Amino acid sequence: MSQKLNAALLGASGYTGADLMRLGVRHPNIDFTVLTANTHAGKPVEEVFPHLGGVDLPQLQRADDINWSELDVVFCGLPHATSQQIVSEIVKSTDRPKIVDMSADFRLRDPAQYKAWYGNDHVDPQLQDIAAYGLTEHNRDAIRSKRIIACPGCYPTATLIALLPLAKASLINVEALIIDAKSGVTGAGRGLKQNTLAAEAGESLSPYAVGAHRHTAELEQEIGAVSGKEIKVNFTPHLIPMSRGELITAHLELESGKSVNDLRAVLESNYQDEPFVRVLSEGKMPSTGMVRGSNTCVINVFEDRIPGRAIVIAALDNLVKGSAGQALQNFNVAFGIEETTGLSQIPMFP
Ligand SMILES: NC(=O)C1=CN([C@@H]2O[C@H](COP(=O)(O)OP(=O)(O)OC[C@H]3O[C@@H](n4cnc5c(N)ncnc54)[C@H](OP(=O)(O)O)[C@@H]3O)[C@@H](O)[C@H]2O)C=CC1
Ligand SMILES: CC(=O)N[C@@H](CCC(=O)OP(=O)(O)O)C(=O)O
Repeated sequence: MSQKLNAALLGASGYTGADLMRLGVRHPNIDFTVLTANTHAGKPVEEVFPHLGGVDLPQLQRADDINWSELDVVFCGLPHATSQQIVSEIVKSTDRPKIVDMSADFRLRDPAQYKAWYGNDHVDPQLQDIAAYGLTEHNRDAIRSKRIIACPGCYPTATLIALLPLAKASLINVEALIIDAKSGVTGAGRGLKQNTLAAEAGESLSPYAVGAHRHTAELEQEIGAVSGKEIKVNFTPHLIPMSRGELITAHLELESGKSVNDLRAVLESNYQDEPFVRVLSEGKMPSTGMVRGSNTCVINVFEDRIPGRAIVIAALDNLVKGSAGQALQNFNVAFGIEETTGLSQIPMFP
């Protein structure tokens, strides 16, 4: 495709919005004509994000008077609950733009599950029928055909890339999954929160939402779907004093007669042609430092000393593969654009 598509980015003054502009502004098929914000509406982007100074972008505006039918794509980096209201309005007003949503509003297919985990009734549960779960490597057909693409949460992106092939191949006991996860503070968004202040998050590693994190529902939905079982996952996230990056450690029980070599073989064969998933060679440790600023997810599989068990570790950048990068990857798939377009950055080091 050579033409530019008319794009809006809602929530452009947030962290995912910032990275979507950083990556999208050099994408040959994206023209950002509308950028929205809430408290920052009316400001030039440069005033909110000095690192985007000198880049040709429209001023931040409220989402009030947008002609949705002039747009080809709407990227959405809004808080959950806010996102569903505006997406419902867009879908009712026109059948034109595709919507690539980074919030949690269209990830859970069952409205009762949505209410149970997020606390509010979904304003338009019918929209689930036109939404695809946007884990790119595992759902391209739906991403191509559906109107709304619900990008997965950052933790589920890493966890599902690592575990879905193993669950599909019946190599692991999906009823005994233990996931330990760690994220940099940008995962919590740009709004002021006490626990992400440098004085409180710095020099401290803290678990949160223990036994109750919302991403548990996505993991149970997606791993349950490929294994045909209703499962319960043990998932514990931690906040780490760094800006971006995320790492998950999955403690696994092998199915009888299966080995770590079987796990490695399945991960390698699943991902050998994937541009953004790297299964590392034996013994190499995944780390957030290996993927910083890139759309890559790195994985490796390790023996556990305990017979019949294995450990799988995956790392990604929460603002790229965990949100804005995956959103762009999904946009490419949805519009039939070469999937790596705009996403070929090498990770930053150090
Ligand atoms: N951060 C991450 O690593 C990830 C985030 N996500 C999800 O992506 C979405 C965006 O996250 P993130 O960028 O971190 O969030 P931020 O808090 O950094 O940004 C939120 C954006 O939404 C705008 N906004 C907030 N409230 C309203 C409202 N009531 N009406 C209109 N606009 C509003 C803000 O505007 P203003 O600044 O002007 O107030 C800002 O532009 C969230 O749903 C988040 O859960 C998903 C994966 C990873
Ligand atoms: C460190 C931190 O707070 N991370 C966020 C996850 C970011 C994300 O993926 O958020 P959504 O599912 O809300 O889109 C959290 O745990 O809620």
